Amino acid sequence: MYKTAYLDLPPLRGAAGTVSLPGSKSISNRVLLLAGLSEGETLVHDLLDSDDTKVMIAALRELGCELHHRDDGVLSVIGLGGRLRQKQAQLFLGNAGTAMRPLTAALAVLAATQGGQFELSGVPRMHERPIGDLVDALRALGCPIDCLGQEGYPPLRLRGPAPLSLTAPVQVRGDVSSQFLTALLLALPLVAAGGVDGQAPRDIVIEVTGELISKPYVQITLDLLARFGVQVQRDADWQRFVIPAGSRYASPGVVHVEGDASSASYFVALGAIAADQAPVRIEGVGSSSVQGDVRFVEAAQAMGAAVTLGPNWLEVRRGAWPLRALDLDCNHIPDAAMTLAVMALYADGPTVLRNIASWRVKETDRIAAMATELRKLGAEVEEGPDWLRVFPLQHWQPAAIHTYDDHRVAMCFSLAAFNGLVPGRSEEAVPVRILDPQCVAKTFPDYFETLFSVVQARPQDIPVITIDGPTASGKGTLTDEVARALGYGVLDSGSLYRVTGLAAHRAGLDLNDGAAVAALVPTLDLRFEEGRVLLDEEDVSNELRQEATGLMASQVGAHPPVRQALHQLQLDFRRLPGLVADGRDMGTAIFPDASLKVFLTASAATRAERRFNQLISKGVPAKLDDLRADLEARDARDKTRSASPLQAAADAIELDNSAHSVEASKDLVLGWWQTKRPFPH
Ligand SMILES: Nc1ncnc2c1ncn2[C@@H]1O[C@H](COP(=O)(O)OP(=O)(O)O)[C@@H](O)[C@H]1O
Ligand SMILES: Nc1ccn([C@H]2C[C@H](O)[C@@H](COP(=O)(O)OP(=O)(O)O)O2)c(=O)n1
Repeated sequence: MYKTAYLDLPPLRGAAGTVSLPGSKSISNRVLLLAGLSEGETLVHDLLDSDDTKVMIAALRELGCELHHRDDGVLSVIGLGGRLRQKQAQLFLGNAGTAMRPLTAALAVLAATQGGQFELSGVPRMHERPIGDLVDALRALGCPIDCLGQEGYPPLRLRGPAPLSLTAPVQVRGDVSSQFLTALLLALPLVAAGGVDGQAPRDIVIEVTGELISKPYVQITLDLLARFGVQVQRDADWQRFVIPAGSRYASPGVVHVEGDASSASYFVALGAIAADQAPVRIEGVGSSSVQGDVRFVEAAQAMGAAVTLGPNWLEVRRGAWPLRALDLDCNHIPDAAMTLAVMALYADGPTVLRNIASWRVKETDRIAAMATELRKLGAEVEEGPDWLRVFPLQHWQPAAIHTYDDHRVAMCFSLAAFNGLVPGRSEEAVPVRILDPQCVAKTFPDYFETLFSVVQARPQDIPVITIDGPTASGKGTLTDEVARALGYGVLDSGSLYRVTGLAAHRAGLDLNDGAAVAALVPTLDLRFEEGRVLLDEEDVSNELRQEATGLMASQVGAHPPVRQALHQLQLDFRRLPGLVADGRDMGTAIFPDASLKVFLTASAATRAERRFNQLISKGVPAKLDDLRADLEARDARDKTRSASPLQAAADAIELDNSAHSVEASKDLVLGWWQTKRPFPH
């Protein structure tokens, strides 16, 4: 996951390959709650690992359920069997509506029937998301509920015991959020079973007032209840639901969670926009999915996507291009429809998304958020209380997209990075900045990594920062820090020269024989893994850092054929989303087109002292005078060799960090970087 302040997406030009989707959030949290309320053990396969499922798991643990992650990735849940083990708890539920609503219903009923007191709270945005309709329904049933802040909003206190009146149907509004109905459907089997409060089993009738929105999500609830032994009857127009007397949660033993169909929408759109050669294959959802958002596929097809469907996979290619404009009632795909708003930028006319009022009460006011951020890209957008009209965009602007702590805003705006595919815009393509990219943790922590694994960019569009300079000036340290702040990859080019020197030495070659050493390079079996270097599968990272190896590196690096042999290997590090490259000739020879070049220096005395401290702290014996003599000799060789000598590129910014901390140097470089980027400050 990118834990950076922002993530810059370079212009992207194509897509192909296979993605496996993380588990569905809606199914994961429903399954967790049902397993938590059931008797005995449920083994949950392919559960989504995200913020929203983490809060549900933590809440269930607080309530006395036993949950543990097995080594094979399966989650074992041993449920309460409908009996409260903890009668008091304070549960923090983040911004997870799929945890707040059903837990409110279940705990209100459990507190009323078995006694107890529970407080449910979340992040500030959660306290702005209405829950009054559910609270009203539960209060009418007899559950004592206090709204601890504003009436009708979390945080809530649920109290008991209290007598429930179950003779009249339970009434709930269905026209704001279907999650209130889902919450009652998931919770009320607790009372249909009878017994817990000394009452006989009875039918529980739930009546929906107002037109029920988002029916497919309610269908998921009904399907999962059936998997857990509760067969709810519903009438044809989704207004009346009956949980039959005697219904009891029964664990099915094993549950497999489908891939997240809403998450699939980004990759379906990706295929429609950018898969003009080979398809994007999406594994985890398909024609047999129970999630309503698979119907996003139909909307994408209407816009031109060419889709092949299997039972649990999809393959998507570009069909019509530009995409075809759409006028659609999105009530059945509220979450996935946000993706259509960005696809609309690539369409042949204005696209209208209707019946999306529920967007206003999600993680953020999504209608306002989408309109604001689309406009930053340069788009013309009109909005109404429950609709959005987006016009196609020709003149794209580089924009820093605010994501409102809303995972879906972050994910769908990544599709704006394909603006170079708009006819006539190839050379004017602009990057897109996604602010706070880690908000995707809510449902898809590895979203951007997954995206990068199936998209292509032109190498020249992938930004590079070069950091060259003499030994022990702090290049490696600064490179790692800058790369971490930007989410970029790292090229420690010195390690390539070091490993070449080491391998040549081990092979008994004369290090002064440039041709022989260069011939060795293509035969090297090298792997780079999280900062480690493997030579013939042996981790040689520690040996590489020794001063003796540094000298070998300097020696072999003086030969033009060796430098030539390592050239392409270094270029191959230029991968999405960007690169910070550290060495001697990164800015002069390898990446002459780098957008920012830093030449890092420090006095010889400072550098010798840094190296000394570095070695001593690792328990390696060292002498300051010897180190200084060695580093000056190495600098001299690196500077005076004929091939790519150590020197600042003409357009490099020199930074003498003798008196700067690592943090201060990093901030300076990041400040320069901002001035090189096209985004508004
Ligand atoms: N700006 C700095 N101030 C103080 N110490 C630094 C600074 N930059 C790096 N160092 C320290 O100096 C040592 C050498 O840094 P390193 O990044 O390995 O240099 P290089 O890659 O240029 O050889 C490390 O122990 C590092 O922590
Ligand atoms: N791009 C590069 C990187 C390193 N070299 C050579 C010259 C250097 O003295 C050695 C070791 O480089 P490295 O960056 O690992 O060394 P320091 O960490 O700065 O001591 O390799 C090079 O010639 N070109």
